[in-house]
Amino acid sequence: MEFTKGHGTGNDFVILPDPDGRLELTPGMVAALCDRRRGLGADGVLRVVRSAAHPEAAGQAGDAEWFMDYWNADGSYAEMCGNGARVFVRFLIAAGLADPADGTLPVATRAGVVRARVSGDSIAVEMRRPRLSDPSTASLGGLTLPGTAVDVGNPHLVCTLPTGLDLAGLDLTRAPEVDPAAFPGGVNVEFTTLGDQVEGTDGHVLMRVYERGSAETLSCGTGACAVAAVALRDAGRDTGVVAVDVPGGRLSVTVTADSCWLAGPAVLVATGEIAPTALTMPA
Ligand SMILES: N[C@@H](CCC[C@H](N)C(=O)O)C(=O)O
Repeated sequence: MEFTKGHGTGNDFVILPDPDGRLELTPGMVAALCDRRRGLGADGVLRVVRSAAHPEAAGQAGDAEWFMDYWNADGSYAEMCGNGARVFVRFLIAAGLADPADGTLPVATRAGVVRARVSGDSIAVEMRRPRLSDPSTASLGGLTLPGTAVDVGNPHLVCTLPTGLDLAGLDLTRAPEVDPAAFPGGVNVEFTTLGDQVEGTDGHVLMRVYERGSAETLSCGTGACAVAAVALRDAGRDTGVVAVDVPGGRLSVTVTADSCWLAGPAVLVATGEIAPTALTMPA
C-alpha cells in the first residue's frame, strides 16, 4: 500500500490514496499507522477517495470530486480537520488529481464541502463560521479553567488563561477533564493567551491544544478558527483577521460574516510503501 506523509504547521498526517474506495480501513489499522514508534507516526490519517465511491460522501459528489476521509490517531473519526484539508489539497495537486488553476478547489468532508485556495507555500481553506455556544470548564493539574464551547464542524472548548498563567506551564500529557454531558462525543480543548500586536491583523493569540483522539498536537486548524472567533468576540468584534501562533508555527484565520478562512503552510515530506506488518498493532 502506498502512502505519503505531510503536515500543516506540524500537525502531521499519513495520506492514503484510495481513489475507488477499495481499502477496508479499520480503527486498528489507523492506530497502527499513527503509532510513532512502531508505525509511520502521525496525528491522523487522510484517506483520499472519490466522493462518489464513499457512502458518506456520495451526496457531495456533484460539488466535490474528492472526499477527505479523516481519522484521528486513535482510530476514531472526526467531522472536520482544517490542517488536514490543507494538506489533502497539497496532495491532490502533487499527485495530479486536481488542478486549482481555475481558482478554488472543493473538498468533501463529513462536515460538508470546504473550498481551498492555493497561493505558493500557503493553502487556505474556507470552512463554516465558528458557532460560539455555552460556557463550560476544563480541568488539568488541579486548575479549573472557564471556557467557551465552539462548533467548527467539530467540537471545541476554548479556555483563555487568566493573567499570571503561562501556556508553557500547562501539563498536556494527559487529557483535560471536561463535562461529559456538555460534550458527549468528546471535545478538542484549546488553551490560549493574547500575543503582541501583529501588523495587518485585528488580533494575535497563542494557543496549545489537546485534540480529541490524537492527544497534544503541534497545531489544530479548526482549533485555531475556534480560538480566533473567541478572541474577536472578546475584543467586541464579529469579524476580522487573527494571527494564531501554535507550537508548530503560525496560522492566519479570517472570520467573515458567513465563513472562516484558515491559511498556512502545507507540506508533503515523503512517499513510500507500507509493509503489511505496519497495519497491525503488535500484542
Ligand atoms: N487537527 C485537526 C482536527 C482533527 C480532528 C479532531 N481531533 C477531532 O476529533 O475533532 C485540525 O487541523 O482541525
